[in-house]
Amino acid sequence: MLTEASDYETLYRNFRWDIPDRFNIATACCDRHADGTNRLALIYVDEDGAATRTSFDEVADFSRRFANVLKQDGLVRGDRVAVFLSQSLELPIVHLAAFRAGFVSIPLFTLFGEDALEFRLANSGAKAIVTDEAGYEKLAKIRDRLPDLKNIYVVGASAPAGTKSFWPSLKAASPDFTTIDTAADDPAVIIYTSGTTGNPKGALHAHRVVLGHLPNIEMCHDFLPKPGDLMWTPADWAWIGGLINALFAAWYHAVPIVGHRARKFEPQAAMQMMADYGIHNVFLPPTALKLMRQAGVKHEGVRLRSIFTGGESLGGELLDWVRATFGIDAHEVFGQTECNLVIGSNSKLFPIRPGSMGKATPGFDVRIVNDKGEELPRGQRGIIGVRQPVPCTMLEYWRNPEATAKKYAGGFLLTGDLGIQDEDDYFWYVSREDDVITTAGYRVGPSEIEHTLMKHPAVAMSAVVGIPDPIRTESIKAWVVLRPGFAPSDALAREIQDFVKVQLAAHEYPRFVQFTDTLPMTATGKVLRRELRTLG
Ligand SMILES: Nc1ncnc2c1ncn2[C@@H]1O[C@H](COP(=O)(O)OP(=O)(O)OP(=O)(O)O)[C@@H](O)[C@H]1O
Repeated sequence: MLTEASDYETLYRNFRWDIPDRFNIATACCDRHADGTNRLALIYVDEDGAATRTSFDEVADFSRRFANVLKQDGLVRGDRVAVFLSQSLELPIVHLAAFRAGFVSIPLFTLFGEDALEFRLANSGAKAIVTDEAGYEKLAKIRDRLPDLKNIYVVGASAPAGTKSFWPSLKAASPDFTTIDTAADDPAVIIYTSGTTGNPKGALHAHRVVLGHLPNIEMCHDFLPKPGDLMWTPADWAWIGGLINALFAAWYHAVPIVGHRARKFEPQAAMQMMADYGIHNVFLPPTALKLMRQAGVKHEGVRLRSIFTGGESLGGELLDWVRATFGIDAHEVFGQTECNLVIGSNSKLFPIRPGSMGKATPGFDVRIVNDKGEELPRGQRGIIGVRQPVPCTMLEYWRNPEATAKKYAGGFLLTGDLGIQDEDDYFWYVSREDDVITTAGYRVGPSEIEHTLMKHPAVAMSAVVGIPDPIRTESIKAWVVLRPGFAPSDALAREIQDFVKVQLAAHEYPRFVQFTDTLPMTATGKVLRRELRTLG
């Protein structure tokens, strides 16, 4: 835990990790605050704007009951429980139930389509899933192909055949459940990430992942909580940024959070919500900030105390806009699912240099290295590496020892991002060293999209790249070679886009489809994505 300090050097040099041997996220982020006084944990605002308040006592009770449901239905320690829900009360209940019982939870983004869902559920061997009626519609099409998936709980008015109704099951269960005394190193959650080649990989994190995030979160939210703090993020609670950095890091400190299920990010509605609920602390990715700036949002009544941002580059201009609009600095962070939040900033510790991501988070030794993990001189461009071990690094990629081994070299975790460190310790982001696309803060692997495109009857071959986009950092573009008998047309392009939206994920569809007769290839037949990128 960080304490208020006036300078970064002292904080950085004096920092010592203090990770206990035994640690369970449910105890630390919920039960400690469930003291019978009904402390506020969550304000859930539904699509019509109606708000429901839930206390830590209630969340503790609900999650104990649901842990009993899962145990009664046959799950044993180590089993995987998928959570296919958007921001909601049910989402943390399921994660906490899993943590209590020693199960491993798997957050799944609600925009996932059938392919994305099927791969993750099959790869993790999930035994149970909690979803809502919209999620079940997608699941229904693939459940026959998932032999491990025995228990499906649906949040909603009715439970389709072969599923159980979430709330009635929970309410019928006993409220008594003794949380398992887990080691801090015991597996807790698998979060899937995308790479350049092959399928997504499940980053398996231990219970200590929450503790590992605290130094950066505390640095970016201006140290420890202050009276009136209330957290909100439009980022889905399916990614590490929403689930761990926003939801569970806030709850670790007993800071309540606002949850809201919005169909789409609406800049002015977001401002209104911040004003109406008196939100103090936000995680707003740069794309959300850009959309707000573009919409010329009005900010009367918004009183933010801390803004943290990341997942893509913030840049100097946007920082100026944040200062002018909210009267405070945006604290940028850099991290990734596997190691998270290793660089950050706080203007009380050191002046923010516009365009820089900040300095290494206390507790982390971040260096610019080559692909062997050898350090490069200051000012030289190289891979952003994180010296190991550190408490918030993943345990491994789930059942993927080759990918796990490739992630490390010379004692460093290699992020796959290129950067520069200057003489004053500031880090500057350059780009990805691979073909991974950063779009609206999402990390998207081109190969998963190419695999889905290949399933479309008109597609013979395809190559997917990111092209520069002023709002989203990058847009997804698919170069498509058609099969004989198919002719390029706008209608076919739209059909292909819709196909990816439904089949794979709504946030992974190519905004641009370009038909071509050939793709540039290496002598060994590998598509030269780099060349396609230069064509825009
Ligand atoms: N400040 C930043 N500037 C530029 N790129 C960033 C920054 N922070 C993260 N990224 C990009 O995002 C990648 C990590 O994406 P990933 O989805 O694993 O996690 P995340 O962005 O930390 O979390 P989340 O997906 O929950 O927002 C990094 O490898 C990098 O390419």
